[in-house]
Amino acid sequence: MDTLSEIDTHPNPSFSVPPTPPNTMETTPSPQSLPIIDISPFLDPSSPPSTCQQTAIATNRACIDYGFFYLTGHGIPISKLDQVISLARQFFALPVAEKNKIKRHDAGGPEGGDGARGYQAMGENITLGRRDVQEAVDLYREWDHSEKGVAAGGEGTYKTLQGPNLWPEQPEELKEVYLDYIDQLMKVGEAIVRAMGVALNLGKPVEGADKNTEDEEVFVRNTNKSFWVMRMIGYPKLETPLVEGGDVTEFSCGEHTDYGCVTLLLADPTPGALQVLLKTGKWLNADPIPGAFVVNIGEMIERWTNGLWKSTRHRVIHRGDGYRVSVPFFYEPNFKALVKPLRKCVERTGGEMVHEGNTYGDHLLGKVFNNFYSEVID
Ligand SMILES: O=C(O)CCC(=O)C(=O)O
Ligand SMILES: [Fe+2]
Repeated sequence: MDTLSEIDTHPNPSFSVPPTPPNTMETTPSPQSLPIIDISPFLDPSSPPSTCQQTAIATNRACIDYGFFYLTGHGIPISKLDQVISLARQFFALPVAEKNKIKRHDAGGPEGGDGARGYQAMGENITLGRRDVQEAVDLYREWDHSEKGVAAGGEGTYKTLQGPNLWPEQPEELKEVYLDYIDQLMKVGEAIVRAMGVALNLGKPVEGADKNTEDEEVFVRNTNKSFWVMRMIGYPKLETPLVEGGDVTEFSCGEHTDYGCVTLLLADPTPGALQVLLKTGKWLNADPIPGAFVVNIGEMIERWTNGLWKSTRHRVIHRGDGYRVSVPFFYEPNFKALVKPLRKCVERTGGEMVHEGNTYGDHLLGKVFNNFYSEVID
């Protein structure tokens, strides 16, 4: 199924932020669905340019119209995807004491936490001042790209994000399977940002290019040491009674945009949980398609493109059956990548820069503080 033909007639993107609709359960009726992008031409160096071009055109359309799409042709077998979900599910089913062996602790403290990596119990993650009804484990690229600073607590304490990953001890095979999966995802992430550079028509790679060269490989060069994040999330079913026509007051994951480059979401088959905000102001259920990822662009791509492509708001409301598990992988810029609007995109969007630019690392640190150190509105 490919819905691109249906949306080709959409008017040009508006550069205004869509109004935030009230937190009601109103979603857009089926059968509208996100477009499907086959990334295989960008994973196979022998693909003819015409097939790459088709993928690039479809990517541009999807990023303008939705900021979200389903990704096929990535080459990761379904058996591997099932294993990744199943291992996360097994972890969340363990006793709390076992899960707390890899608990996230604040940076700089005597427990050796780095404020970001590790297990977060139910309600620890905060979005828009509300506690999300979820538990999660966060893994990041190891801090391997520059000197580690000494945290205030001295030896054995870590600055924010600079500690080692805290891998679950149970299930035993989780670490090995996930490391292999991350290697595979890095290749897929690279293929997506390569397609995006072509989709934006940034021009053929320039000889002797460096990280600041704004040709079609600019995203590839600035993600070649991607400071990726892998998140295993467990969502119990929301239990608060729903009032007919009333506001939604409890979220599995509150409304947000992703803060990085591209997100590759793998989720179990539970329908009706992930919702994407359309330009019309309606919510669309982005139900899983077996074997496909749900991909969305993050704030760094929005900034690079000067708002030509928007980072779309989304949320999770899980009122279906069972305990939902998802494992998003965030393919991010390098920690030190300077992310500022590309000149060509600035020209195409009226000449004014939406941001003066800063490093992805600085942007990320701001988000980590927001997630875990912010106040909860009771
Ligand atoms: O679990 C999901 O479906 C989406 C989670 C999400 O949006 C996120 O972690 O950023
Ligand atoms: Fe998200």
